[in-house]
Amino acid sequence: MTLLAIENLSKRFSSGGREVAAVNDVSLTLEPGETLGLVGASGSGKSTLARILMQLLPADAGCIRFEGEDWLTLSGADLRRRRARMQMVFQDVLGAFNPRATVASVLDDPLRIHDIVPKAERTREIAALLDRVGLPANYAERSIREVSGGQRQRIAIARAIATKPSLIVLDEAVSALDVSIRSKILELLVELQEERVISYLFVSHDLAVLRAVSHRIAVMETGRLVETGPMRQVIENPQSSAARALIGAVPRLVTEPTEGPSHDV
Ligand SMILES: Nc1ncnc2c1ncn2[C@@H]1O[C@H](COP(=O)(O)OP(=O)(O)OP(=O)(O)O)[C@@H](O)[C@H]1O
Repeated sequence: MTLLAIENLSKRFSSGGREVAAVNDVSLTLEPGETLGLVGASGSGKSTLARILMQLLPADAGCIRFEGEDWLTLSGADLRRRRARMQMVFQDVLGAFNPRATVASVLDDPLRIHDIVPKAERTREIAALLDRVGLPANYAERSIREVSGGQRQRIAIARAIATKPSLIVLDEAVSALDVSIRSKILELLVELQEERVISYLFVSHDLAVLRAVSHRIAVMETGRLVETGPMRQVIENPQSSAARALIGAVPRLVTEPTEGPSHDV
């Protein structure tokens, strides 16, 4: 069964007397265990789409089916229960968390709110989550401000997987990291996907990042989806001028062998 189906989604903003069609009649699907790379120039509407999906922003029109349910009409207890299945990792983890919070409390929140494990087992579960993302258990006592950018992103991933989601939306989640740290985080994400059958909607302006993890790529330009296809096809034989421009912005993208994720969906 298709995990996520976005149908004819639209969102307009008006600012300073100007109307912007931030997301304009966008439809796309995501299968279980699949990574869809959502790429586009700055302002093309990627974050707006991700924010509507996470219900951080209401849509003007369109519908989203997630795990067979009409996602945008869920509310109250139904939404709270279902929310555990869709998580998000942001670029700016410090902005998303209280910087004075300890790593333990950042990981405890989703376990408590979604009642994932009984209270007596939470410390052990937090240690297991830290271990799974490659951090020692004693990091639990540190404040989120005291860890490096790469470690913070690992903690954000641990928090996202804590609720056993079927979908994680990653919004420029590795963009701020050094190249070597970035590739380790991408490896971790691919491992977790294979282990737990998680789908990723991976939002980035950087096709080099998306090439490493995506099964398919969707290209946005000024609010519209202008091209969707298998990762290799879009990179080696782009059909839209927007895709060609993004490929042209990454030197060696086409000449280097195209790797992509190790598993098929
Ligand atoms: N809250 C808002 N109020 C007014 N306009 C907005 C708002 N949020 C986004 N926009 C506009 O909507 C359009 C899409 O923005 P969005 O942030 O979704 O693009 P993006 O592709 O994620 O860009 P970036 O990669 O720079 O984050 C832009 O023209 C932006 O200026």
